[in-house]
Amino acid sequence: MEKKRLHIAAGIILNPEVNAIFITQRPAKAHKGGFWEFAGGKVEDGESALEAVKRELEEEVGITAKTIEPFISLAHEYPDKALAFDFFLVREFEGKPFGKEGQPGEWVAISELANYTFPEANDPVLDKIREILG
Ligand SMILES: Nc1nc2c([nH]c(=O)n2[C@@H]2O[C@H](COP(=O)(O)OP(=O)(O)OP(=O)(O)O)[C@@H](O)[C@H]2O)c(=O)[nH]1
Ligand SMILES: [Mg+2]
Repeated sequence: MEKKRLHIAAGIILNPEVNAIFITQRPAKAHKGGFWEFAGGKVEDGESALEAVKRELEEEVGITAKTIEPFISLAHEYPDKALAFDFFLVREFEGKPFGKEGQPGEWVAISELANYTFPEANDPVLDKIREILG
């Protein structure tokens, strides 16, 4: 069977001090359930990655992103799907992020990120966060 190929856009939500990131936990039954993630999801037809991440941030964590910049793009093959990711840094936003779909969400210090388990696709993202912001 052909693997599903999906384009995903996700946001790395920074606090004003630039020393913590708001992350959420994926629902138990979802793909990579129980893992922590950067809020985001599939880029829909006719949408840019930037438009998608803004929409997903509203839907999943209830914030309106104001200052966003591209951070890292990468491809990752899971056994069941091939994903192309665009991760963005979200430096300024309106609202207070929370798990709007009922999922746990937390502000985590960059120095504490290693204590949270992310899907393996996120390894290069976490490395770059520590390198540039840590
Ligand atoms: N939002 C987000 N997704 C991630 C991250 N890392 C990672 O591997 N993913 C994967 O990217 C895919 C897209 O996430 P999504 O939020 O659209 O997933 P979903 O459960 O709604 O989609 P599905 O119904 O097709 O499983 C998922 O397979 C998820 O496991 C991340 O940091 N943020
Ligand atoms: Mg999602």
